[in-house]
Amino acid sequence: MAALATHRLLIDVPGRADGRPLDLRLAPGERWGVLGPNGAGKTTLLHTLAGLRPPRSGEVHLEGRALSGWRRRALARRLGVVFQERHDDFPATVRETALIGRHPFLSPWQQEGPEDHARAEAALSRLDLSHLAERELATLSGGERQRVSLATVLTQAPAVWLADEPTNHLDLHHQVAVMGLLAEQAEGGGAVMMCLHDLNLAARWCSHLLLLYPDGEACWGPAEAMLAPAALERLYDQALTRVEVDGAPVFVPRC
Ligand SMILES: Nc1ncnc2c1ncn2[C@@H]1O[C@H](COP(=O)(O)OP(=O)(O)OP(=O)(O)O)[C@@H](O)[C@H]1O
Repeated sequence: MAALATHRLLIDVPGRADGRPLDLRLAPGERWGVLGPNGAGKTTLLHTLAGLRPPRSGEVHLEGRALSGWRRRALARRLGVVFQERHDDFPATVRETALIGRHPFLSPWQQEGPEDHARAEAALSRLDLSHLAERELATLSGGERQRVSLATVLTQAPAVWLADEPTNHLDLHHQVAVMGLLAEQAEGGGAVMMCLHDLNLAARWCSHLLLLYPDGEACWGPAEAMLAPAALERLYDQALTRVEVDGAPVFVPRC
């Protein structure tokens, strides 16, 4: 059974024609990348898949059941979202924020227990954040904040990860570390879908790709099949040179 599937899904991008309905099937173990230029609808798609935004038409199914058939808490246990930018105004430390990942597993007034704390500490350590555990979120750099978002979802440990530009603000080392973390989640039986602007991270780390065009057209499939220079040049309206490095394709913009 697919971890996440869409049936004739049309995302609702205001003022845009319907485009091609999406019939996607994300199996456990797969790492999907969503590629497209600014405004193509990547975030809208991710929010629609998470049930945070209604589709124009069609359905999203999580583990064979329509999202509308899931209770919110049950959904929050199975599906995790890494948002693109999040500026939470309420004061909280890094550790308190990571612990939010355990809230779907606790009853309304239940305190986090040792197991919840252990998961949060492990996630903070995995994201190189242990030394910042007591820091207020508002004092963090952009990349540190991004790693806290990832640590919170790692603490949640969902079966399906929806990550909107997970490498946003990250330095090179942490970009590779985060892609490794997402690959590990997939290897452990999770399904991962991530919006990416970096074609080369997508080419190196994704098993499947969905190309979203600004007019609503789309194509998807195994990554090797989707990494055709002509399709990518049309996607970004940008000339590209494809080279091979260590057997993997690398795309360089041509000026
Ligand atoms: N509430 C809204 N009202 C009007 N237009 C909207 C609204 N929300 C989104 N849009 C438009 O829908 C389009 C798709 O937005 P979306 O954020 O999904 O794009 P994206 O592919 O994630 O872009 P980016 O790469 O810049 O993050 C954009 O043109 C955006 O301006």
